Amino acid sequence: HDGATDTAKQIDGEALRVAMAHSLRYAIGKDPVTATLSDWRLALTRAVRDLVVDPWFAATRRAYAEKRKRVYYLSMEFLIGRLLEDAIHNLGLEAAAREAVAAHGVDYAALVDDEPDAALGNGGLGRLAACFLDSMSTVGVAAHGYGIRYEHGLFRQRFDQGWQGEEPEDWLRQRHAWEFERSEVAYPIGFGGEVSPGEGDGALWTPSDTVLAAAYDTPIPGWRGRWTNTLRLWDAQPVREFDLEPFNRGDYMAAAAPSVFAETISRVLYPDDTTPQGKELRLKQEYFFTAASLADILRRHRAMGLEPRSLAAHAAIQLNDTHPAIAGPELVRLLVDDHGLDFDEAFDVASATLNYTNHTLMPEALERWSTDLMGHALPRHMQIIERIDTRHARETKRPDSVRIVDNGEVRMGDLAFISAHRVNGVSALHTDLMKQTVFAELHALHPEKIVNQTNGVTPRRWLYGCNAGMRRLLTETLGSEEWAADLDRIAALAPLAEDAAFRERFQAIKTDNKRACAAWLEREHGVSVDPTAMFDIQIKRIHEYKRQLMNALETAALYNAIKADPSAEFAPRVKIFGGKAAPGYAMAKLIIKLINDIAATINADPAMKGRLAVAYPANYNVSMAEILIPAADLSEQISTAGKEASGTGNMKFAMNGALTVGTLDGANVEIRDAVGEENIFIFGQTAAEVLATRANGYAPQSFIDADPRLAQVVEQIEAGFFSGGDGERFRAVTENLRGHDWFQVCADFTSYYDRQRVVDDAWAKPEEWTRKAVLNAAGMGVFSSDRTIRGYAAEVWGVTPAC
Ligand SMILES: CCc1ccc([C@H](C)CC(=O)N[C@@H]2O[C@H](CO)[C@@H](O)[C@H](O)[C@H]2O)cc1
Repeated sequence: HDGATDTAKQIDGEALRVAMAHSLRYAIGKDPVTATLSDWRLALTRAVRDLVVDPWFAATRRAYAEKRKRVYYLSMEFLIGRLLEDAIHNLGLEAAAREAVAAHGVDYAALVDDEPDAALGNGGLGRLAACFLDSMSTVGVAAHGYGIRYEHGLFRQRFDQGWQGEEPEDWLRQRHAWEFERSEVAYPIGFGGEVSPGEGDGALWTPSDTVLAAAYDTPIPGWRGRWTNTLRLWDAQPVREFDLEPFNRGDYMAAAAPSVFAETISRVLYPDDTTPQGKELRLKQEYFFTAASLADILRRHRAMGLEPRSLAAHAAIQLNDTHPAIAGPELVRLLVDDHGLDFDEAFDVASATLNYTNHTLMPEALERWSTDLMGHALPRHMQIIERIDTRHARETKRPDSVRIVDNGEVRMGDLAFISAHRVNGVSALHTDLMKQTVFAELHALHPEKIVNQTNGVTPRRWLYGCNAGMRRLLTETLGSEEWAADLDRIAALAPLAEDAAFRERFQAIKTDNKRACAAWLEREHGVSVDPTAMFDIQIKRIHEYKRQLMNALETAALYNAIKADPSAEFAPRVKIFGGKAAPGYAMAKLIIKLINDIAATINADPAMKGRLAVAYPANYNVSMAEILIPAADLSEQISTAGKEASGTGNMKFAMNGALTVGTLDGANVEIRDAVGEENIFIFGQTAAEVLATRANGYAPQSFIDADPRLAQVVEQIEAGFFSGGDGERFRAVTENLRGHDWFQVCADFTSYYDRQRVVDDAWAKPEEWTRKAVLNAAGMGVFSSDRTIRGYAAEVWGVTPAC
């Protein structure tokens, strides 16, 4: 790609300084003398956005001119984080931006730090969608992201005496300078009401409530602006702004009711990332953005003079999990009721256009809506779902087989599978397990549908952007910055693992990043840590299957071991945790409190100085990950095998030269294959062994009895050793451990603890450690989301990237 047409207009620092001054004065309307830091940030954002518009229009015109098949990525979540610095990096404007900002007497780091995260997602699924947007623009897939413009993203986490508390997130308090309001693009979205028979297979649906879906567009520039796509987020607005009649009689609440009802739909992101609450509002959110997106897709298709029945040839729609699965029935409704196709042809068009990605095998995470709720909120769709079910039973000649509607529930996973052209898992192990478990019957009926697309992460944000030291070393070593758009080039580092001088530079970068991270921990969270110790990090949503509890138990056991024999050789460690629990997930919240109590005990013990420290900075989010990941020595990927569909943090850590301690779960298996088993610390049961242990009647107590280190820690917790003598506080945790322990923490503890001691020994040989770290980074080319998107393009969407 060297020398490919970088359409982004290159401007220098002086030109950008002038552009900033202009947008501050005329777009933000502020005089430099009174401008705040946020004003300057908005001014720079506008100046950079102005540079994105031309490449944006050029890509759109090319897509039309070259009649490119469009990709539409439908997701309830886009965990974007900050946008300004990412755009500056993609457009190659860092030097110019730093010069321009300094010329205005403003601190660049403070300006970048002032941007609120767009926290429009919970975790892995949402962040993957954001990485995919960056990669689709970088490889040149003509695509739109479609989602909801939540007024409030994922809650802010704060700790009160170590207990998680939640505060509303309000990223839109300040204007969001990246988006363009498209008030002319608005669609009425109906709910409830009645259905009366129509012509042929058609029907007339008369909704009882209607809201408007109004579009807001955010340009997504790819590397060097070679292609730029659109993220279109829908905002819910009332059809009728205001009800004058009740207002005139002084009933202001009634007057405002229409807008309150409407705006509630895009008010807030549901903070659950496994167990659906099954709330009607959530179903309305799912239908709201899905219906608006399909209306917009069909409008664009028809505006190109194309017939609705030819949709599959010109568009591929990706359903990001089951959350937009109502797309199947909705597309059939539009094609039958609005465009006059008969049911079977409409379903053929829909199932040739739609594709579905599954991100979890956790039974409780698979969405099922009661037929009452679905029939009440979406009566026409309930009819169509029944029809799809009947047709599938007829088509497969297996009337007794899988039913979408079963036992008063609509199983959205089965609906998505049956309505889709291709179904994919997100790692090789996960895709295999899908075929053996949740979709075994459907896989037998449709063996061609399931394909694997192992996840990836964008090297722009997760290496080039967050690790300036590595960026410089890679650019120098590989001769240009193009590795950021072609990560396979990073493999060239492998032979340099044998080069002492190169290792020294590589390690020096890690040390700098650790110092910066330690300074940030001190400044922002009042925790002081030793930057020369091993930074051992577990950051992800809190969930029992991710086993933060096992990490906490090992930490406490290490504490006991150091206390018992202070002369023993344990690697000095800083254990860093980060992650939010769904507000309604009591056990996850208890685990957070336990980690904070263990941290307080260890950090208060002078015997631990320089030996062991624990930090749990509150409000883990994308921007915090960008500080912690470059500073990591050890990446904790310790889920119960068979439970983590893929993981993506694991890839980001290895890309930044951290070694992994992990189970053979999700993409850890493929990371092991890529870096070599001697360069990763694998432990614990395999997915098959976990199932066997359960099948043979798992007795966690026997594992506690077999390992005195584990037994001691469990007894300490029960005695209130970490909780000021309050033995009751964690009773639910210890009782679960002794009596149930569904995620087999006790069964894997000994292997985990012993592997961590092997990690200690490896840490004691820094040259060998750094050699492994270089080989980890060198093996990460395949985990770029560019590779993942090229896989979807070839094997799912049938499109050819432009770049
Ligand atoms: C309806 C409640 C709900 C919300 C979100 C989800 C997501 C599917 C959970 C999620 O984020 N899954 C993660 O997806 C990542 C991207 O593929 C994977 O890397 C993680 O392994 C998987 O846990 C499930 C249920």
